[in-house]
Amino acid sequence: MSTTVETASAAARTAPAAVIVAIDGPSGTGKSSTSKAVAAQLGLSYLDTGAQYRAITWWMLNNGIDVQDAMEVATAAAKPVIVSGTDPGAPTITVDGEDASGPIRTQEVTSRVSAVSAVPEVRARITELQRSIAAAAEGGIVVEGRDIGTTVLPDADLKIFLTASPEARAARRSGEVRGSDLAATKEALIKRDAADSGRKTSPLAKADDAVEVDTTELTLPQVIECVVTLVEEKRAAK
Ligand SMILES: Nc1ncnc2c1ncn2[C@@H]1O[C@H](COP(=O)(O)OP(=O)(O)OP(=O)(O)O)[C@@H](O)[C@H]1O
Ligand SMILES: Nc1ccn([C@@H]2O[C@H](COP(=O)(O)O)[C@@H](O)[C@H]2O)c(=O)n1
Repeated sequence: MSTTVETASAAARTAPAAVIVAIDGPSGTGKSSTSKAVAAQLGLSYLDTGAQYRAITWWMLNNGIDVQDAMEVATAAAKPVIVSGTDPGAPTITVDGEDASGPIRTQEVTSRVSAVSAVPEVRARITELQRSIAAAAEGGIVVEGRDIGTTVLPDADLKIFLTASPEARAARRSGEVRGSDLAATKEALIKRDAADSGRKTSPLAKADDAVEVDTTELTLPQVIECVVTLVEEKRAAK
């Protein structure tokens, strides 16, 4: 046997198995914070699918598309080039080569993204992109969103569905912006979840085989530890 083959098989024996993890849940449940930390700790790639829906929404708004007009949105859906960087330590997102990481977090994008993400042509395009990114992540990946376990990656090795009370989620979000109105934040969050859960095409939903973790009374480090343990168990069993 050649040295190269021996080295490759030794590496295969010691490298942890590639694992695909889907983390879904309503807004403010801790998906991004948890997914990034878990991926970084376990050496996995990370994909924020919400950022992709925000990016296409931002492009629509910048290009004069009426985002309430589903036909107009559907016709434009194939146009923007969206590229996601999957390093959990420094995730990136560009649209037509331009860094979109800041602008996609504005209130305007947040209030319009549910209308754009409900359009089937948008979902088909972004779902294809997400599957290709997951397939290219050789060491494994944590993908977070609303329909990852149900639609995008139904064969994921591990599916987690994070929840938390609306009060806890609103308090977390309000804590990010000084002087923000807690009641208004809670109302906006409930409205966005209702739109995301109520759409016809791949709504926000828990997959039947997902593990539900209620984070209301848990600190972020506790949630991360819980998910890391679940991933390690899956990896060991592969
Ligand atoms: N268990 C927790 N306890 C306290 N704060 C938390 C917890 N989990 C997350 N947070 C905080 O709540 C805020 C929202 O978290 P995060 O962005 O991870 O949620 P999300 O589910 O990805 O939200 P969205 O879907 O709206 O993007 C962040 O400020 C984060 O630090
Ligand atoms: N898999 C997903 C992920 C997100 N969306 C839509 O994007 C919005 C923004 O998501 P954030 O996680 O960045 O808050 C979300 O409200 C959904 O409308 C989706 O449809 N599917």
